[in-house]
Amino acid sequence: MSSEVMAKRWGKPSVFRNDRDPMFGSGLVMVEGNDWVRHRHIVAPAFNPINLKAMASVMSESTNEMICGWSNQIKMGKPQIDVETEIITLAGDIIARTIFGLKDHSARDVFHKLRALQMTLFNTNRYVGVPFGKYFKVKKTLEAKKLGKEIDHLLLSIIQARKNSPNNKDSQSDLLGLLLQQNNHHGKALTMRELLDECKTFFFGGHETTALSITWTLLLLAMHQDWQNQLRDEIQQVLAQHNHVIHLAMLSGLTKMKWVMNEALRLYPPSPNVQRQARDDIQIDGLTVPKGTNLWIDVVGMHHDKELWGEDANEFKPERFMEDVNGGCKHKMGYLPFGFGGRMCVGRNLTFMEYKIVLTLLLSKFSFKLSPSYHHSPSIMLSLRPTHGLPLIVQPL
Ligand code: HEM
Repeated sequence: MSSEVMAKRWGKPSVFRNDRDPMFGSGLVMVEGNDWVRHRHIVAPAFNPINLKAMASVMSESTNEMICGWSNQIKMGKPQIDVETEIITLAGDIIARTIFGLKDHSARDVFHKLRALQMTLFNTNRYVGVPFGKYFKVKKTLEAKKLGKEIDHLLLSIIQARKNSPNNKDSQSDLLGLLLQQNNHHGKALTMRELLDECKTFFFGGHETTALSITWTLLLLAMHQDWQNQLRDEIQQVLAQHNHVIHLAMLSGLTKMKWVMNEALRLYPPSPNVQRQARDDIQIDGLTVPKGTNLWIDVVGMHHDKELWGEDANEFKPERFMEDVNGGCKHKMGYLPFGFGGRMCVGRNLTFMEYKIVLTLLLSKFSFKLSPSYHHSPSIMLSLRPTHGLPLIVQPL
């Protein structure tokens, strides 16, 4: 079945589209039908591993800057680090640099405003989908609109500057450059507004989820020193085979790290649910899902279901992924950290690369232990995150 037909059968619930408009606008996550097909054709090639290759050095540079900061802090006798905050800031820097190619921290302003927008939109009990619900929380709704406009303004000036200097030699090696290039060759190019919304979607979708996958992994490794050591050994071996240079071929040799990543994404999926809306009456196993029905797929629940995973469903066992990319799950749709079908996450190659680079550098420098002040309380604020951060005791090797 063509992607065009598939896109028509299942869509994204409109109730979220309205609610999340200040954050994603008409970006790929939200668009529908033939518009989605057009956006996806333009956006997807930018995330091809060959195109992402050039971003490895940016990721290593930003991570090394963070490592320097941690080393200084440890030298001053403060080995406890709130790893969640640090990794989210790092991922924000990395995504700003991979989208816009910016070498400095000038996109941090966008980053801070996006975080504020997220707090405004998801930190309170709201009335999503309730008719006139936005009038019950007028102050929050207006605040979100204002922040959305400020972010648009900042992004617009960055994109305009890039459009006006297309010969910039770095412009082919960042996401915006690749997007503009692809857009120029497409019969139905994205408008300025749509380009802006794509950047906003990459910015938000691209930093928080990746950061959380690394954060939850560090928690799991701090609790499972055996796996921390196994990964460190693997990193040393693979780096030695590649003259201690981090590049795509080197990263693909990190097999155990891939199992650990899959297992962390199973236990703590940063996107804890996936939504769909039936565009037509759809038949599934003799059951009719009426047109307009919203489906809310509880990914966290599915990933912990003992009927699908066995009695050890709640245990950290990366070896489940040794021989099966689905981790031995009894149902082929039971493991969905990146969603499914044509709308599956477009940025997952970028995440794989960033995850492996950051962990390679961190595990080569430090060991991690859980701090006694850590309080385990995962909560959902659009993403699945540790409510009280992740304080770890970090020691140089
Ligand atoms: C651990 C990291 C990530 C996780 C867990 C994740 C998860 C997801 C999920 C669950 C979806 C919805 C899929 C569906 O509805 O079936 C999605 C879609 C999407 N993600 Fe990601 N994502 C990650 C990283 C990224 C990155 C790095 C980017 C971009 C820089 C990105 C951009 C997008 C976009 C644009 C879509 C919409 C795709 C479409 O509707 O066609 N994501 N992601």
